[in-house]
Amino acid sequence: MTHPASEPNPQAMGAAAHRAGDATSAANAANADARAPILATTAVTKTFPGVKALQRVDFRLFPGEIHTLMGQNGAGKSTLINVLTGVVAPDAGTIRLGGEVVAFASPQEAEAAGVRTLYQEVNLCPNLSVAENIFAGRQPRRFGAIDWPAIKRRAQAALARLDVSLDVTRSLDAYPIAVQQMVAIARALSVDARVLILDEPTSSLDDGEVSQLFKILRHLKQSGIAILFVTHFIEQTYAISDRITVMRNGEREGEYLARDLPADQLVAKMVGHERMSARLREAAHEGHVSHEGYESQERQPVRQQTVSATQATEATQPTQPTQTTEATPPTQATQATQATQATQATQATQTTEATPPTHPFIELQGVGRRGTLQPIDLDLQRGQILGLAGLLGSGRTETARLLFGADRTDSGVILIEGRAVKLRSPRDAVRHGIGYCAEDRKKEGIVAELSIRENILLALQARRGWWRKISRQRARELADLWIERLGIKAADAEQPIGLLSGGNQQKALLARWLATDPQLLILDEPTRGIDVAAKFDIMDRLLALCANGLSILFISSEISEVLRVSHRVAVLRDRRKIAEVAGKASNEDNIYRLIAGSGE
Ligand SMILES: Nc1ncnc2c1ncn2[C@@H]1O[C@H](COP(=O)(O)OP(=O)(O)OP(=O)(O)O)[C@@H](O)[C@H]1O
Repeated sequence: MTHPASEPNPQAMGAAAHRAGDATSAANAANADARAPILATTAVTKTFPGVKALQRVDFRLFPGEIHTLMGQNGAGKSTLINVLTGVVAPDAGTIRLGGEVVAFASPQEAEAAGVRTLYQEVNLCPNLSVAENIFAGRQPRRFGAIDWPAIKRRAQAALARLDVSLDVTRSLDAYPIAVQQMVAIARALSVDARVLILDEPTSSLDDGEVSQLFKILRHLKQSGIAILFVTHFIEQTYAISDRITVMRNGEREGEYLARDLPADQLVAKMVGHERMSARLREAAHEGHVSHEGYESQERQPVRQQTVSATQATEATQPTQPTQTTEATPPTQATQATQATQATQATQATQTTEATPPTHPFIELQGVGRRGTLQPIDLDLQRGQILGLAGLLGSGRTETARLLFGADRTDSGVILIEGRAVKLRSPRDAVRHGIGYCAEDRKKEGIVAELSIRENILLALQARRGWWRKISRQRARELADLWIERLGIKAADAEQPIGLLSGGNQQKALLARWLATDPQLLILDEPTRGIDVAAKFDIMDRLLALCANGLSILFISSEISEVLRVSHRVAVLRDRRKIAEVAGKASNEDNIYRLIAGSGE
């Protein structure tokens, strides 16, 4: 996510991390060590079968500070939060709240003690009113009956505390997700909260909404509330944090004042110096690590960077000539050839950005669906990434769903390799070599009760037909291959996928589609929840696949990310395509102008 203009320049992160207006609270945070932490753990340990999720973790959170928990996928961040909030019990170690040893048996107990948590997905009732949501389960009563005027008044007051004014009698789902989040915060704070924990609260918010949330958090910390924040966005970490705790492999790597920890060092600590890829190390060394971890100061798109032969070899994966062939590990010889091809192709892209595309894999001509998407022309070239930029609700996901046959079109023609086709269902799309990594991994992606292996093999098996079962041994080999390739942190391929950390589930979803050796991969927010180093790695792998002919439709609400990876960018607004940009025109300012309707 790009950073709101009003926030500090992330390139100057570290020493200049604090805004002038925050000087007092920064000083407070720096002096915090002299005070007692409001919430602390000592040697907290939690083991799941085969995984040491937390190993003797010491953690401290001070009143009136914003403290960010950082770490790669599977590092133990959510587990630490779950331990702090009574969701899981630690195997060993102590938790103290306000100096007293506590052992919360449930989140309700933690809440009653003033430790309030806001999860990634807003956990409210969409069909109840805002006021009912804020007071659900603890409505003020008068003479035994629910006191509605009081509920309304107190809900308004709770929101006013956050500088939000809403019609509290309207149902929650009448408001956008960002507002719903404010309501969730108001609910969390409507009882005495001493600690507010936010687990990746910004992943569905746009820049303006992030700014608004941060304003509220700063306001809350001034009132002495301790805030624990979890995010993968480095830029946001520096915009909001006084203190950072870095987790690595279930251990606390260290605790730092944000202003003393430059971003490149933060990434090195998360990843472990020894495990940093060559490019990440270089970017970190040169101080170019930004919120995606690998951005050069000139915002050079990845597509314009040259992939070295070694990097391409690492990143390249096999593409087989026919769709039905399963992905197998490449031989050294094929790897070398692919590496050369990848290098050549990437270098070619660098110098021939303006070269007209030669071979579309798929073309949409006037394709639309009433009420969902205005007729759109779009083509995806072989070996290219087409980015879709637009705000939430602009038609990005709708376009993806039409391309994948998840929704039926009611106008226009779809051509694959020049021949008109009908994509009536996802099954049709898969048959034509199209894969779709959906935005909402819980609803449309993972099947929580199935194993990681079964989840990875799902699309491939569906394409082969369920009657032609992939042998168990082959399935294991393939699953192990993809687990290793994408660095999925799991004890075993047979674990239920629901037990993986969020970022690792996302990687498994990507593996599901890569295992089908697709011709076109639709990626809807593919890096949401994925840590900075893994993002870097995944994008490299996708680029190498593109060099071998894969087409990608890349959707992300982070415009900077779309720009970095895409050869061309189609801009959507109000469910129609309003522009397509490439080359010099594809810069962030221009795209924001187009989205805002002032650049056409
Ligand atoms: N209930 C569980 N059963 C088994 N393993 C679990 C369970 N919960 C977490 N784990 C494992 O513990 C490790 C730490 O997971 P955790 O969710 O705390 O990581 P995280 O740092 O929050 O990752 P992410 O950034 O991907 O959300 C992971 O290997 C995960 O698979």
